[in-house]
Amino acid sequence: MGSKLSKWQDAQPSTTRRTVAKTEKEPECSDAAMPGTEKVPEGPLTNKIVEAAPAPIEPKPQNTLVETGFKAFSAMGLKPEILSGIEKLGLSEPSEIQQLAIPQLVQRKSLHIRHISKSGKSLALIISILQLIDAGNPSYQVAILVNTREQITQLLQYWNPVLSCIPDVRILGLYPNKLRDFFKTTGYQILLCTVGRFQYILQTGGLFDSWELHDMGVNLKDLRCLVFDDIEHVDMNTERAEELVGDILESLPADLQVVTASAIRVPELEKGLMKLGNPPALLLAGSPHYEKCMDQTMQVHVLAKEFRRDRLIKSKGYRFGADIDEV
Ligand SMILES: Nc1ncnc2c1ncn2[C@@H]1O[C@H](COP(=O)(O)OP(=O)(O)OP(=O)(O)O)[C@@H](O)[C@H]1O
Repeated sequence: MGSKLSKWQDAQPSTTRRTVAKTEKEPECSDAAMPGTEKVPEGPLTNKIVEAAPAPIEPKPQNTLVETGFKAFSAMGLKPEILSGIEKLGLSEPSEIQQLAIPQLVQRKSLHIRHISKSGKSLALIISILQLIDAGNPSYQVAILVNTREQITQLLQYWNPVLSCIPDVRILGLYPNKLRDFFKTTGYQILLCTVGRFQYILQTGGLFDSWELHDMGVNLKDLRCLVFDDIEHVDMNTERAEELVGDILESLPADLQVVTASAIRVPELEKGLMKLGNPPALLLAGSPHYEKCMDQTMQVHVLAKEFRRDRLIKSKGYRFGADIDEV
């Protein structure tokens, strides 16, 4: 594992971040009249709609499970403190991916969550983690891995209203200069760090059973859940995606809940995830274009039509179902 791990970079520049944006195909123009076509009379450009939008493609059964969701956060069995944290954020209803993911995450299922950027994946992860944490046990129970230090800051600031709703749950955002302290620190239940930092910790501390630094206060033996948020940004090429799965995931205990979230499809990663002892289900919300990213290797969960969202109230950047053109 060692030599491969050294290849990892801690930070990915934010400019490499891939987002899936709505694109409209520009009509091709040519001065020369093509055989069999009529010449278009010259004149002012208009905003005329040329083609009607294609009809949405409905899910095909095959390896797809159509699930019902919860139309309200309050129906999900969440702790009252978490519900008030959600209220503080000003969110009234769960998004599609939140309806799909939260109920399964709180049952400690390993999942690969794939839905477009800004669909509410990160918040689904945070809510579920807070629900699962045993606040009375002051040792690391969840590790959240991100790709850049900036993401650590963003995550801590952005979701602070929810994170601070349960004061007994403490989250350590591990910046490089705090790494030394980390080995002496106790009392945190959530570890938030970059993929590279986590690999370093594994390298220097060994895996769970032979955790040499245990006596110094670090205790990863209670780690029950490993989360990779925005996993597509780790690296998009085949080698790195396979390396990720090979180096980290395959070396972890089989009963550890492994949750990955991605805005786009990384086929190599999905193949790698299937090699795990407890392969994750693939989650997708009700995008009309979801069929594009269906694969035959994973169980696909989709949301029944009546639970999909056209719009959400008080959204700060949430991308509506109607905006989904590419996945
Ligand atoms: N249930 C909701 N209702 C309204 N807005 C929401 C809801 N959940 C999340 N949002 C908003 O949507 C935006 C994106 O949320 P989040 O970061 O969780 O999405 P994401 O899918 O993880 O995005 P990315 O793929 O870019 O990481 C945030 O601004 C958040 O406030």
